Amino acid sequence: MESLVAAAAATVREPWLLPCCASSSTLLASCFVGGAVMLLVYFYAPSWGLRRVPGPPAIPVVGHLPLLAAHGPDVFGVLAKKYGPIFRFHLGRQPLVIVAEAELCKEVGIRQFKSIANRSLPAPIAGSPLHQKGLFFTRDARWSAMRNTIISLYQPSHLAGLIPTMQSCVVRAGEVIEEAASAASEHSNVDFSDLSLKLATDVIGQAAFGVDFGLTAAAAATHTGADDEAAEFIREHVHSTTSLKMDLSGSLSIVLGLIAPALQEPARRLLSRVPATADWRIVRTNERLRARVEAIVARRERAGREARRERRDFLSAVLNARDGSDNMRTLLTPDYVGALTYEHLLAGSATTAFTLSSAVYLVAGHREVEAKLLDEVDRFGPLDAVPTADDLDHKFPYLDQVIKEAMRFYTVSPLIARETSEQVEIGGYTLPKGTWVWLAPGVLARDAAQFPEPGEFRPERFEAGCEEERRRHAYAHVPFGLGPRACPGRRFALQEAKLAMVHLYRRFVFRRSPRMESPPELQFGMVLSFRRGVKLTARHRLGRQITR
Ligand code: HEM
Repeated sequence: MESLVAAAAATVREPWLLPCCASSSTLLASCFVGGAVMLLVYFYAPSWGLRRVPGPPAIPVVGHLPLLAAHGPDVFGVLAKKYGPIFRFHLGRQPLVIVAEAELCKEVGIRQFKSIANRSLPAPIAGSPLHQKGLFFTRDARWSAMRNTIISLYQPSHLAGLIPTMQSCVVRAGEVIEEAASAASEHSNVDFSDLSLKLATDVIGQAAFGVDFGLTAAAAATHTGADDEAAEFIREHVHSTTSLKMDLSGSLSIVLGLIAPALQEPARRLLSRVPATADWRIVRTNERLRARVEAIVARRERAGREARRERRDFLSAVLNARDGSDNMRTLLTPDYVGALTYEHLLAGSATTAFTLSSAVYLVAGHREVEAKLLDEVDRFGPLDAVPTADDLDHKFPYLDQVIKEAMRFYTVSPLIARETSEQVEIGGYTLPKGTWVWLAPGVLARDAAQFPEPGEFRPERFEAGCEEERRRHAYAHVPFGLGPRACPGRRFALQEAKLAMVHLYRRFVFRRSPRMESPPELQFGMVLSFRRGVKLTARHRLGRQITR
């Protein structure tokens, strides 16, 4: 056997060395065995260094992808119960080390940050430069230089100035609900997750690009809505984002990337030339999207520094920062500026929309929570007084608890990807350089030791200083991640969700529509979403009409 393997290996390495007298059947057998050995080595090499980390047996080639496709991210909670807080999960050929305990997450995200500072690059992102050049996937020195440059744009003083922009989008979303609430009961249904996504996308359009996408306006039919270019941009963005699939339902090159990464790029190049394949569509869409973003950047560059100073959007601010020094100009080339700006749509719209719609869905099913929330928003003041950023921080403590609990109940990013840049020790296991270490905030959120009766929606568990809060580990609730790589958009998202909920609950209450399944079915792409949307009915609160 050993000599066969050696012969096969030699055949593959240096076929001309074979004795010319070898019979063709020996040659065939050698090639076959050599091929099989090489395949085995290819598929098992990444797991070898992690063989001591416990985990369920993996199916050759696809690993545990079928489990993920069948059960979604709930599977990680089940596996954590069986294998402990650190276990192996095979995303096709690629093994992940899942970390599902608060103290260990702190170890990975904070204490050993220097050795685990980057994110692993999942197959769906591998073919798109636009996705790779944002903050999320850049690495090492480039990441820290970019993050240090843009972090001031996420600071409270900058965000406070975005309140009028956010509020104008919220008011338009309110008009859509107003129409539903005024309609005969059979028409009072609102697809709330769809509306939340339009709202969050419009907010990002203004805050990141300084462009009104007009999606909520079109839904309210009060304005002409998005112009053709903006509408096309959003369509391309939605197509590009929904093609990013982590299970086996993506394009052929993405599926190959999951099971045999070496084949992904050649397959993508080949299939991108074959019209009507999923890869052809994705490559074309991503190319168009990239060109569109770069055109927006170029237009804003041409507008000049003075014109940009007048604007509050992220793109203008980044271009102004870039003009400050030669180093910045080298760092922030137009492709990186475009990717950083586009990243807002990717990282900040579906996540914020999901958070808003899950909070309203959960409140709609819990009258005692709704009563406390209405009491708090009513005490704020006259109906059309708009809260400032400071008001949102200090005058709505119960709303704060509701949002935290909604984010625990439905964790929009149940997994957070990281990768080791050198050998590390985590939880008693040695993890070699290049290991994909993924944190599992979705599992932490359902840990009964940290959140008693985790299946109950109970915002009071987040009341400042309460017994449960005091006993809880400081990193048990990390929906925005942790450490230097934590989400910079946290305040942005919370400001928007709170502003929307204050506006809506001062005017309406919501009930779960009988047209919606219960419990709601979730699906997992890059983040969690409601498979069939959140359907609610809206009712005016007594004597209160919307003010425009
Ligand atoms: C409810 C809404 C949101 C949730 C739940 C969320 C969650 C997350 C999580 C879990 C991470 C990874 C953190 C880590 O690795 O420790 C992250 C990263 C990131 N988020 Fe958010 N996010 C939200 C909204 C936003 C918004 C509105 C923006 C932009 C305006 C944004 C921009 C980013 C960026 C740029 C990163 C990458 C940071 C880096 O690698 O340095 N996110 N987010």
